Amino acid sequence: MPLFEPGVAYVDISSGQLKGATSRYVKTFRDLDGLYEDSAAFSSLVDRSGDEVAYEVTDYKPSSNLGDIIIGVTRMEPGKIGNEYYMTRGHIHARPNRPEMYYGESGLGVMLLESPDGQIRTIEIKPRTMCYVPPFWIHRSVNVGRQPLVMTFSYPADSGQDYDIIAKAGGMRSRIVDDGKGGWKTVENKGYRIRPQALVDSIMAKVE
Ligand SMILES: O=P(O)(O)OC[C@H]1O[C@](O)(CO)[C@@H](O)[C@@H]1O
Ligand SMILES: [Fe+2]
Repeated sequence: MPLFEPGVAYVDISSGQLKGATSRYVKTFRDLDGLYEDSAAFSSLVDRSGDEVAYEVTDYKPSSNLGDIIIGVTRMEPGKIGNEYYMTRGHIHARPNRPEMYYGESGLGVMLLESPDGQIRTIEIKPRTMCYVPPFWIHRSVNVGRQPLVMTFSYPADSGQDYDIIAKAGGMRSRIVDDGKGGWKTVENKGYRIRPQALVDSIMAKVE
């Protein structure tokens, strides 16, 4: 096995970027079609600012080898579509038994987690909060604050991302919305379809 060189990168909180990243991707509002309940509010946002960046991921990926890790930074704009806070697409890892760690750098976020059988958990993430996303949980980050949400993350390099699991269920089971007092609350996603038990069993059996 050849030796890799140690790596270094810098978390620039004001830009919300990892300086020294090896890869970067952005999602514009236009890319997030179908995520939000209020489709009229979504369309009017896309008409006004569809090409603006909703969130950005910069990361350092030494390899995609088993046993290696990816480290990076996510930055998400603050705001709402209707009464629903801005969020990432969300995914389960393609190798679903891979976990993840998120660390709050600035702003106020919520990690919304859903198990394949439809249990929901939420973890509020403030600066210096370290959040453990266990294996097999679908996860999405939500910016519930008034400032950009910046989080550092790390996860196994061979995890991969599966976005279909959310799309096929009609979204995640809960939505994170304004509680009317400047905070947040979870509400039921009316379009959600619970996964058949056979599908849940097949996901839970994927251990490699
Ligand atoms: O993949 P999504 O749902 O667009 O969200 C991005 C986040 O998830 C990750 O892919 C990690 O699993 C990070 O790159 C980033 O924090
Ligand atoms: Fe992930």
